[in-house]
Amino acid sequence: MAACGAAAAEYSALLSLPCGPITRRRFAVSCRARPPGNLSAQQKKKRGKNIAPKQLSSNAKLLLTTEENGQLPSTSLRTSMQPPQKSTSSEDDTNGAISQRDEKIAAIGNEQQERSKDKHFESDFQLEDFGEMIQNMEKNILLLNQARLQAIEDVDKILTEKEALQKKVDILETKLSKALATKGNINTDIPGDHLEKFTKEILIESALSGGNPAHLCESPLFMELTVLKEENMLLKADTQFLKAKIVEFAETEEFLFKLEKERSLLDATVRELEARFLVAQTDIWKVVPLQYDVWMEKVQNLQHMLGCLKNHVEKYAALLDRHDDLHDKIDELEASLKEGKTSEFSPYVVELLQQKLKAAKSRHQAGHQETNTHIQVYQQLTEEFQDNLGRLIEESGRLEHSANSMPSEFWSHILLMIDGWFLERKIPNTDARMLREMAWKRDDRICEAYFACKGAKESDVMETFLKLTKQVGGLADVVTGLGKALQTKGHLVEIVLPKYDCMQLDQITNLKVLDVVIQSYFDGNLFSNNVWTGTVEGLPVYFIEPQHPSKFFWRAQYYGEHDDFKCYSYFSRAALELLYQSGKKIDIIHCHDWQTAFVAPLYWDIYATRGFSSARICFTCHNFEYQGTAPAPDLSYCGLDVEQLDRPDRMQDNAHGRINVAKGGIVYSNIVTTVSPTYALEVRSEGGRGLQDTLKMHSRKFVGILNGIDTGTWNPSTDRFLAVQYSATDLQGKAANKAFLRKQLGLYSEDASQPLVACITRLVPQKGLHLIRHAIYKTAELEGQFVLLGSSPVPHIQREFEGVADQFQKNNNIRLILKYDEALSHCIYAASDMFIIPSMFEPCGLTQMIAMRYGSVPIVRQTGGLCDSVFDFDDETIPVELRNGFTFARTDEQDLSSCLERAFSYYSRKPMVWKQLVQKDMQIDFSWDSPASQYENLYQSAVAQARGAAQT
Ligand SMILES: Nc1ncnc2c1ncn2[C@@H]1O[C@H](COP(=O)(O)OP(=O)(O)O)[C@@H](O)[C@H]1O
Repeated sequence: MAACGAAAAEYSALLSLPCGPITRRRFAVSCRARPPGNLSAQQKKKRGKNIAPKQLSSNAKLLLTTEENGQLPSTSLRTSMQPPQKSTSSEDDTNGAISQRDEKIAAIGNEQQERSKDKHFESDFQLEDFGEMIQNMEKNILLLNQARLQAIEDVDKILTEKEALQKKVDILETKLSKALATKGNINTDIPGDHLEKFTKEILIESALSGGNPAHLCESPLFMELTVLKEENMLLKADTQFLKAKIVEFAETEEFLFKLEKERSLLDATVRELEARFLVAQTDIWKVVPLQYDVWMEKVQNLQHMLGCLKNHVEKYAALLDRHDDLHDKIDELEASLKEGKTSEFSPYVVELLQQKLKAAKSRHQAGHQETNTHIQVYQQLTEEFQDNLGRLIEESGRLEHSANSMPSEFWSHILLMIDGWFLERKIPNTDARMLREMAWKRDDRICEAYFACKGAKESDVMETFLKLTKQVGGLADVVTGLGKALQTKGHLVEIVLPKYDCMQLDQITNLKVLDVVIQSYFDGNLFSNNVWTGTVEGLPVYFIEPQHPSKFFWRAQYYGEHDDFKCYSYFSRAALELLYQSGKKIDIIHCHDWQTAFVAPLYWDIYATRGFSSARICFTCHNFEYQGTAPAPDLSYCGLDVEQLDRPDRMQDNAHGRINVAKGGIVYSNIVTTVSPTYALEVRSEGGRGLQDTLKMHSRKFVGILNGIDTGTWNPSTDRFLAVQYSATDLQGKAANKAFLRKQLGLYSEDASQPLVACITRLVPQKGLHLIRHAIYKTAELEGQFVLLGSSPVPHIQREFEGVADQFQKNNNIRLILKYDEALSHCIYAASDMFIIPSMFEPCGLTQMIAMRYGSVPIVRQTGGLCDSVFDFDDETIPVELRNGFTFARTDEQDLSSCLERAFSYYSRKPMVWKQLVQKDMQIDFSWDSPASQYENLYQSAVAQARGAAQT
């Protein structure tokens, strides 16, 4: 610590070089401050430039030698004339050296006297000589005295000059400090000039007083001046460095000021925005009851404000970056100050700089903190605002889609639009009629469809409207059919479904939302889900309504959205969460199709580890065409571990580097089923669509169970859609239904027994579109009648069949009804004599079973479930009692043609055989009873295994 104190004193001395007393203090410090080992290289360098006492004394000796030669050591004499009042401890040292010199001068006199004495004794001593000597001595003394007086005068003069110079230096120092404190302008040339001037003055003065300038150069004062000059040069360099630093600092300060100015401007804007926000937020809830246009304007305003806010947040973020730059700069400056680059500056300046830096730093830190707080507030406000806007938009959705709030002008516009499409032959009459009906009933879905595609081109608007006329396929039938059958067998069955916005709410009784919110995980966050309950055909159903910004299941259709993978991974996780939170001890969770296959890995990887492990998982794949693949990372949305599951033996797709959810269902379930035994065989080879190896590997838990049909719904003796109910023992009613449909569809026939061929299907390639088309032409050729009820989710297929429909518009025997119409489907099943299903592949197929139940003989291609339910009437390899229809194997038109010809032949040539066949078909048990028993067996053995495992 002592060394530090000494070092501080030395910095002070170096900076105050032009000041005399301080110079002496510097010497004192350099000489005695510390042992050489303690000196820094720089200090050693400096010390080398200083005059050490030893050198001083040797200089003094030289001067004295000169004095011997008659030269007056005026400088040394002047040195001894330092005013006593200015003496300090270091001065004492100097004075000590001076008094030594006085003693030596006295000693010279004595020596001369001694030498004179010796001379006198050594040679003959003459009195005159002695007298002369005394006279000379007196002269010398006189001269010496004169010289002394002259020297005293000179010294006084120099001292006055020095004092004047010192004053100037003091002024300069003050100026320098001021400059340092303000602009950093230091003029080091001023002391340098003064020193130069001072040196010149001494030389001139010395020359004038007859002194030798050469000797003067060797005098201690002159040398001291030289040292001062050198040090001044050093100071100059140091000052330049300091100057640069100060300029840098000034720039930084200026930058800081600018930032602060900018920030206060931003603050003002923020305050204004905050105020506008408050108004906007209050407005949000005021605008809901307003008319749509006014509302839209408000939303646009809010969105504009959101844009402004975002800009400001970005600006703030940029400001924060600049603050960080500034912080670095300040740190740099501070480091360079600490490093000692400026160690030779006055502590005053260093302290000043450090104080300024400290102030700048704390100002910067405060600014930084404030900016951060503002950004946080901004972000919070933005989120809040977005939430409100989201809710507002959602609310608007309801408002928009609320048919009751729409004025009559709106409905007139919709009706005219539908009529226009029909008259321009853009949509078939059947669709137009259905849409018109919906518009008359002020159906909410019409409003939703209209606003969903407002501003889109006409073809897209039409497509959206046409979707309203289509419904889902057979899966819903399976879930309710199996559920009801299991319920009848005494099991407690509950169904969990997404709450689709397009659900037919009139099919659900006691629909209500529960006063509870289930939180479920998705993509790193928890989202709330409303839970609705209701009964469908006597089955308890839970409907999950996600409160997610992506509006899952709020798309006016069941599936076929670009983000189906996300929608259903969300639903699977939420459904499991609902079961988990319900605290029930569940035996079986039965998942249908890839959309819910996420449940199997989620259950075993996440929920079973939480103690929710009583259940066993059954996965039924209704169609291996749809497997649910996506890029592997997408699996993590629902919380599954991608790294663990993206493996060939787990969920990695067998062909592409994607994730395959159906595969996950197979690997992670205890029971895997598909919808018919033949399809189960087919999918183990080609029909598996890449999953054949996985299915082979898991074949022990994989079975095919033929679906049943809901014989309650599909019962001709009770069917409320039919004109006349009938049964196998009373086929009169069937003929009545045929006559009624002909009338309804404008099919004319003089022959009541003219065969009527029907097809009710989704118009998709799987259903054998070319064969359906061929069957129409072939029927016409065979002079039969044909009715097609179907719709396609694929626009070009829909258009293609519309073309065919147009072609037969005036034909008495052919009708194509290109829409989804359940009521009509019942009538067609009842009215038809033959039912054609030429599918390319058919996992199970329900229509052949429904057709048989209604006495319509199936003509099917031998594939999948059709093989397990339709047996050819002429196939002698099959027991007669099982033979119930007509089948063909190939996918070409020829095979279909000959099959159709065979059927027509029996119908027209052997009416009694035909009647027996119809009656037999109507009596086949296609109920869910048998399939449900098979599922029951599977469930029971899985549960028994689980219990067994739990006991061991
Ligand atoms: N356009 C339609 N109108 C009314 N019902 C239809 C229509 N198309 C198909 N269906 C019904 O959909 C179900 C089809 O089930 P299924 O034969 O298994 O075929 P999918 O492959 O479509 O599930 C049947 O109940 C059938 O009556």
